[in-house]
Amino acid sequence: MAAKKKLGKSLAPAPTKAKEKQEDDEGLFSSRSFADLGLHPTLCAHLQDKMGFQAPTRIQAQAIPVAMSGQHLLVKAATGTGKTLAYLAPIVHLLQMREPRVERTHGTFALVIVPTRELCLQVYGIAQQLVHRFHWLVPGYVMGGESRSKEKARLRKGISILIATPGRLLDHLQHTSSFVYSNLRWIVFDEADSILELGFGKAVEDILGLLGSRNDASDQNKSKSDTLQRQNLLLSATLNEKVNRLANISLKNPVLIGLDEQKKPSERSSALGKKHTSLLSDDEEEILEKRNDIVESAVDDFKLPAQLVQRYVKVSCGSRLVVLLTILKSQFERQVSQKVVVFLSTCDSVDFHHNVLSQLEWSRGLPLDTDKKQKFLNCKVFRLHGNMDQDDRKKSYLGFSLEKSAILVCTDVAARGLDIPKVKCIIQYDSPGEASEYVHRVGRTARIGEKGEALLFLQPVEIDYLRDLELHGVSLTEYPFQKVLDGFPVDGQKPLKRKPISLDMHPWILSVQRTLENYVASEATANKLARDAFCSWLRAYTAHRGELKKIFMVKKLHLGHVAKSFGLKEQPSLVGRAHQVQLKKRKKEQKHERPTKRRKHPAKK
Ligand SMILES: Nc1ncnc2c1ncn2[C@@H]1O[C@H](COP(=O)(O)OP(=O)(O)OP(=O)(O)O)[C@@H](O)[C@H]1O
Repeated sequence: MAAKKKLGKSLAPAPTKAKEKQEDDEGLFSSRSFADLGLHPTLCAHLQDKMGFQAPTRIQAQAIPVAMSGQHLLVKAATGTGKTLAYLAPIVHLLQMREPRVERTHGTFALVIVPTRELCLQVYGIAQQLVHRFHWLVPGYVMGGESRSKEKARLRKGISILIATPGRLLDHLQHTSSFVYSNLRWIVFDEADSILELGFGKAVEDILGLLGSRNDASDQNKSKSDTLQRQNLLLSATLNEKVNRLANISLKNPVLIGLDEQKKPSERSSALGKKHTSLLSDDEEEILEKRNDIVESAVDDFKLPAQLVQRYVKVSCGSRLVVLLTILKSQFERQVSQKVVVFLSTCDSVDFHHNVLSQLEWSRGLPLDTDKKQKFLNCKVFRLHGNMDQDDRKKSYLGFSLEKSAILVCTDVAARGLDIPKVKCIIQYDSPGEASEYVHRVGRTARIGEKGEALLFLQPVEIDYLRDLELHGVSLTEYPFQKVLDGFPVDGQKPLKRKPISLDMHPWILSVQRTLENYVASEATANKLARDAFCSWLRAYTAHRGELKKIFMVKKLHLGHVAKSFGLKEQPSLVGRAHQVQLKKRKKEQKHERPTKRRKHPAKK
């Protein structure tokens, strides 16, 4: 149950106990209206009439009054429950009321820091909609991949609500002298844990330092009036121990929403690592201790949309790609209009699978190898990953968003925060690693109460991953793939007349694999992509961290079968040679490291 730990002075009337109880039982939406929360009537009318939001979600009903009261805020709420509006609506409300009226020359009042470029554009889009009736408020964005000089020009003119990715923001803070942030009132970390997971921790510390918004001794620029003015907000569907550090240095007496109140402090503390108190003065210790205690409670079960159907499919390594193609084919044949997102582990792998899914041809009816060919999958296929250039990234993201029926093949760059309408199914073809990433990937469907399905591919040797997910309260049932397979005609026979055939010997699987291998062997581009994807996939597989290394073990893989899953008839010799070279190198190094008589002599400088 989402818990409201402490509510500050709210502009809205306090809800009665009965009303609160009713809300807990109701699920996604609150029984209160936007006006009840204290938002300006013009903003309420815009939310209802133009954006189609009839009532606030529960998380919005909890967070908006607190955000308007000026207190720091830490929010943990399931994916797709409307966290963006929970922080943007109060910011717009308070800014439009400000006297004297906000002008562009006043610079930036609100800063929203997000982990990815797509999320940056998305939040900017929502901010644009919200200020529609308040033309004097100007939203804007700065992010990696965009022209710095154009951004500088926009910052010089003045941006009241600035959405930014951390690296580019730091760059402007350090080098754009015309960037005015002396009136900064809010700093929001959307997907706070991801910002840190992606390695932006140092950038974030520098940003907070430069903005004078750190609680600790290293904050040189802070004055008393700054501290009173500033309000920081941290939000995510998953909060982890890294957020603890960020909360420590950026939040002061935060109000906590959506954290598990039931757990005892002793239970919580085992979930987290050490506390980062060294930078704080003695009189701040007490506050921090309380805060740590609370932040720790964030590390418990993850919150997933209740209506999401979660399943896994157990597939031997060599048959993986054929099974993926078969499932997609079956889905699009059953329902022509739908959107599916397929998550993969690397950029090269995305490029290869995008090529296969969009280009592979086959012959309708069996045998599969006749001359009349047509596309194996009859739908548009988009791709999205971090190595694409910015224009292509934008085109893909917008293209997939606007389509009624399409597949998006992507890396985790699309896992966080993206709100793409009508995504029906999430397929995690490569496992996500950390359970928190699982939660965010599947969170791209079943948003704001809609139905959604998620399917996780696992090899038999990886099946223990299910236990890892269960530790976080995530449980999956098995997907009936055999049933899907039996639905396809084989040698003209109708499914019901046939006896069930095992997966690896199934004529359908064998035929599609043959078609795939012929395609990869005959198309030079596909062949190159397959080889590159094979190498990068293996590298990613070895990069699993901590406990996951025991589940995803490279030495348990049959590399010939891995190659098969990329449509390659053999394991690429290039990789074999590279491995040999590396192995030799490692042996040589080990030999040198062994203490020998010769090493007793001083080393050459
Ligand atoms: N009160 C509301 N009524 C109806 N729809 C809403 C409401 N608030 C937000 N939405 C819609 O719900 C969807 C999800 O919102 P949002 O992206 O803010 O979720 P989120 O909680 O931030 O998700 P994630 O954790 O994945 O980032 C969006 O399409 C948004 O327009």
